Amino acid sequence: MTATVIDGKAFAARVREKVGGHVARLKQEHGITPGLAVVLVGEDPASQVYVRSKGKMTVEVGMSSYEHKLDVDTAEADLLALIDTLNNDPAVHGILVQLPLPKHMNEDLVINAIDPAKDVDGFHISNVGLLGTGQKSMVPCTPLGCLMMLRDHHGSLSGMDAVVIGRSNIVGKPMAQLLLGESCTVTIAHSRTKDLADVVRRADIVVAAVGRPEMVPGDWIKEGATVIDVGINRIDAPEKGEGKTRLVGDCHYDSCAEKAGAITPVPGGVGPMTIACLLANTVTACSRANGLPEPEGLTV
Ligand SMILES: NC(=O)C1=CN([C@@H]2O[C@H](COP(=O)(O)OP(=O)(O)OC[C@H]3O[C@@H](n4cnc5c(N)ncnc54)[C@H](OP(=O)(O)O)[C@@H]3O)[C@@H](O)[C@H]2O)C=CC1
Ligand SMILES: Nc1nc(=O)c2c([nH]1)NC[C@@H]1CN(c3ccc(C(=O)N[C@@H](CCC(=O)O)C(=O)O)cc3)C=[N+]21
Repeated sequence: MTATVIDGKAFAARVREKVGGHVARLKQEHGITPGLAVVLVGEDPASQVYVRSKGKMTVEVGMSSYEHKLDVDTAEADLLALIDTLNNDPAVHGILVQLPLPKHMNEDLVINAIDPAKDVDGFHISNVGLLGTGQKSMVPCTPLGCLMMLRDHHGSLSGMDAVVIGRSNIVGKPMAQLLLGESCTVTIAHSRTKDLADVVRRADIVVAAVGRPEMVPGDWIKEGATVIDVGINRIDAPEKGEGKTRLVGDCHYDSCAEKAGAITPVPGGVGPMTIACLLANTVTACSRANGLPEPEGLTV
């Protein structure tokens, strides 16, 4: 079987179009402009690129973008003070603190300082608890994007065997919660999993979120399974010239595409959907904050 390629880039463009429509309505009918604040501590080049593209897309859909770049040596107390200011700023409906933070900061403390209603990443413990108990919450952007693509491709996921490789708080665990909510039979695999190949071979849906370039070979994929590759790994690409690099996922694309029924590419798969879902969450947060009906089709 040759897999259908799930075009995350095109899907994300459609999500952003929907978001833009809701933003226009909020402005015209209610005089409200949704605002997203992104906080970056330090100067990691990859994070800077990511923050810039988020800012650009935020403005493109008609929202206000507030970027806060703090020095890598910033004291934790100063970051907490900024979060407090953003929590109390009525023009800001969403707050994202780019992770990872420098070593001298306590990530849990910082994330839990964000007003849960403005926590568009869905990482605050109260949002994690709401998601885990099936209550309305802010859903983490990357798993939300993955679920949107899965639902679009399959319709119902009920009864499917899903394997999530990776158990991080930002991707693996919330992804597993969402799939459980869709009535999949969910297995979460991680670095201590025995016989990962056998575990993955059972899966109708494989979500790989590991951070190891091309670690999942096609040989592990059940014929016709759907492969969602969350991994974003930059590797050397001497074939493109000296010092050049390229992005690859956690799955070996060519061999997995031969076995899978559907697959997301890297780049152009989950990544663009993550940013689109961040914008979607910001509109959702803005609507909720103003007691307005939630935009349809932008959350689960
Ligand atoms: N597309 C997007 O929008 C996003 C992409 N990413 C990408 O997704 C990937 C994962 O990110 P993140 O969840 O933050 O990463 P983490 O490093 O936080 O988690 C990685 C997980 O993979 C598991 N793991 C490590 N090695 C193995 C192995 N050999 N076999 C099985 N499991 C293993 C770890 O297990 P253990 O817990 O036992 O250590 C851990 O649970 C990265 O490539 C990242 O860049 C991340 C966020 C958004
Ligand atoms: N608080 C927080 N929330 C996050 O959601 C968060 C974070 N911190 N820290 C870093 C990771 C990583 N992440 C990506 C999102 C989109 C792309 C993306 O759009 N990638 C493009 C390629 C971009 C390129 O070419 O470099 C693609 O896959 O097509 C990548 C990575 C969000 N993260």
